[in-house]
Amino acid sequence: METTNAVQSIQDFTPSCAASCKCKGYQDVKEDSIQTETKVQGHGPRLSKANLFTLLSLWMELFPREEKEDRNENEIVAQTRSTGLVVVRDQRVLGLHCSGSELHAGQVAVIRHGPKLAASELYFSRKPCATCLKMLINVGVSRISFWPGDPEFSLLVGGCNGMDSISQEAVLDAIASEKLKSNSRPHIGVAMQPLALSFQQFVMETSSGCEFMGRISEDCPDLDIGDLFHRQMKQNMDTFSREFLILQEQRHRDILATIGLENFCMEPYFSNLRQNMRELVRVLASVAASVPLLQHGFYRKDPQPTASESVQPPGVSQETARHCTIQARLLAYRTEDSKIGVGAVIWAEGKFGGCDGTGRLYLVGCGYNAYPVGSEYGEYPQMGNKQQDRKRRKYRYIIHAEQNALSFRSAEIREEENTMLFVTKCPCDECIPLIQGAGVKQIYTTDLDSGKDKGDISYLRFSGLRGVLKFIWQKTSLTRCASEHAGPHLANGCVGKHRRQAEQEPYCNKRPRSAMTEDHTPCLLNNGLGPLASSPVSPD
Ligand SMILES: O=c1ccn([C@H]2C[C@H](O)[C@@H](COP(=O)(O)OP(=O)(O)OP(=O)(O)O)O2)c(=O)[nH]1
Repeated sequence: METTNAVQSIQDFTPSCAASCKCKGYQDVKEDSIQTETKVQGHGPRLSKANLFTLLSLWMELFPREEKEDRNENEIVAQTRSTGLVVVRDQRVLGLHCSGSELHAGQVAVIRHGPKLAASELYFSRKPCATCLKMLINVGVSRISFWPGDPEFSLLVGGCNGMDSISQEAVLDAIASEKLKSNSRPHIGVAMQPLALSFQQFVMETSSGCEFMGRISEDCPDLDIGDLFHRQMKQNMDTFSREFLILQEQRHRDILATIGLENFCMEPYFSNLRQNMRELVRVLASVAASVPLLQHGFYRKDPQPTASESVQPPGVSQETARHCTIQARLLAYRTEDSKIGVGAVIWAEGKFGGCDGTGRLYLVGCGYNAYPVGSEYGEYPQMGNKQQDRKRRKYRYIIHAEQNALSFRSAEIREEENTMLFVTKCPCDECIPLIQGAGVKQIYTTDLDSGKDKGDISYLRFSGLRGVLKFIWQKTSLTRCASEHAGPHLANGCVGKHRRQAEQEPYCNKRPRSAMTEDHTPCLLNNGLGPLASSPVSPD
């Protein structure tokens, strides 16, 4: 389905992309997208890689900030907008970043990856500013793709010192960026593609029916889960539209013209572009709605940690756990399993850091369930457990999300660091020893399948897994609510100090539920920094 769509996208985007972006890599995008989408035909709609990386970059812009930024916030509001970035090399994700308090996302990538950025592809949630662009061109990246909204050096956000001076600076930055672009080797432009017709519907269905919502539905049988999902989605849509879309058409046209995308200003390209942007934002809103931190969160199930577990580092905040889980859920839309998409991301907490908006967290690897690299569609069996002939079942062939995340990781797993796996499905018996052997210290997941033996795949070992802390998506109990008043809690139940404590609402607060999770963000998002995180969770 998306094959046609990818081809369609090429027709839709050719004039503007070729003309306005000087997109010498246009042919490459075409080949990539066709190759990516035709390789596996026959199952449900699937995200193209370009769209997946675009969505991940938007989502990274909203990475929860653990610490309050020290920098003069007015300065940031006035000029620079928080930006998300995905670094891809050889079709693999090398890094997920966002702007920090001092550094822009592009600068963070240069610091984190250095010469490894050569020949990489970068997906930005905003057009990067000239300061970042010159370094990225210099280090030899092969392609820079950006979301065609307000650029990093904002043309939209007015400052407290008067709009004009700031706009002038932003315009100067846009001119410098264009000059850098026209003299550079990397292909710089817009790589997102229109979605398949049924894709949005597919994402809504699979998001509202995913295991995280399934757990909520089991725990709260009286709750109208469809209604909950739609409310969450609507809130997300409002927030994300303000963040990523430019509501006024003329404003959008002006910005596109200023950042060198004037060919997108013409019809039908302008309407197509806005439609594609809206659709992708809607996909993000659906996926983000599927893990609502209302009465549920990631908590330890086993009340008494073993001796080795009790010396483990604390878990990340609920907002960070949710954020990484949603990254994994986005990855799952690249699955090659027609029945279920599974996504996994591995993050580690380094000893140093702070330059990144992710704090000390850095990406180790990510993956989704798919057949071995290079296989053609139909080469392997695809049937599930209901197939009587076991030879026709998929399980002996498919590579699990965790296995791909470990196989193609971009960083080593270090014994002395806290390495965390976020996976959208309970790890199966085949993956448990791999996770343990690799040195993963914490798992964040659902356990709906835990204890099941499905024949060719079983989930019997997860509950007995020791030495790895398990944070399971489950309901916050009343006792948790009571203990929350004693102070903020990390996902392992440790009471930790947190600068943002006062700003957070505990789950048992009397505020209406619908206003308790996603809407932490709007007021904070407006400062251009993205949402701030805290850890209002408590132990079992
Ligand atoms: O830790 C895991 C476990 C499973 N999978 C993938 C492998 C396979 O692609 C799919 C199997 O899912 P499941 O166990 O739900 O089986 P099913 O084929 O969907 O059948 P059923 O209807 O019996 O659940 O999930 C992973 O990526 N990681």
